Amino acid sequence: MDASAVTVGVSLKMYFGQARTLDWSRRVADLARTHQAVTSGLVEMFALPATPLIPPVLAAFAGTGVGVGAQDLSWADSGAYTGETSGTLLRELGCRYAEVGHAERRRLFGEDDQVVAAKTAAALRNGLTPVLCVGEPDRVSPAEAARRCVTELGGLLAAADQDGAPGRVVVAYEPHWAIGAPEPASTDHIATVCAALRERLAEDACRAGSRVIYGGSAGPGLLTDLGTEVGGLFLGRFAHDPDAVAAILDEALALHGAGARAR
Ligand SMILES: O=C[C@H](O)COP(=O)(O)O
Repeated sequence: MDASAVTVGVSLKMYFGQARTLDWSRRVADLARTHQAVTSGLVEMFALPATPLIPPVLAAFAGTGVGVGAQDLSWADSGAYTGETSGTLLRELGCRYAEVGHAERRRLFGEDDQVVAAKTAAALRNGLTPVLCVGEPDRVSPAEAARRCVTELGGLLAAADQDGAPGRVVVAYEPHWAIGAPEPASTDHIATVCAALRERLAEDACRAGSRVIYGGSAGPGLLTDLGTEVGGLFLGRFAHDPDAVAAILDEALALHGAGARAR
């Protein structure tokens, strides 16, 4: 089980080519080697590069404690699935995480709840921590968003529950409307939904150690604003500058360094 207090993950999506991915990875790896938030084990960190760059990114982060994962995986473990990447192979490569159900995969690539649930189960049965994205598509009240997201999470975990695939999950609460936006959702909105998701996870004994983090235009300053209302952040554009990652690690240390635990 993970013993950290905060989780900070970054998806590079499809923004960078090879050179910039490796430069970013080396700079963030240098940061992780020296920043007390990471060296003390306070922060669980992971990076999700484009799939073909997973091996060199794994090499860049070797020995830093930063986990590497994929932005997607197949629901199947082997066979005639052209173009897919299995959780079995990701695990063999050394990945520790696999993102599933991002809003972009739903909107642009037609993934539905059934596919996302099957991918979640595939990650868990291969020993990968799913970074399980949930979020409401449209702006609704915090209470309504919480209700929808809890229902969504339950459905996405159902296949893994049926398979008897235990293991922690990192739930990334990402309201679709806040992704790629100028600003994140309001702190009240984030806190309400994350609290409801934590309660839902707590009902599931086989998901002990799970964490709820927030993504959607998150960047420096947000962790401080949210305090212990979230278990961390899932970053996109606003982590492209490694200095921004450093600033967020500073915030995690300031918030939790005295021994307080996030939720
Ligand atoms: O995967 C990360 C999220 O979709 C957030 O991306 P963004 O911060 O660029 O909106």
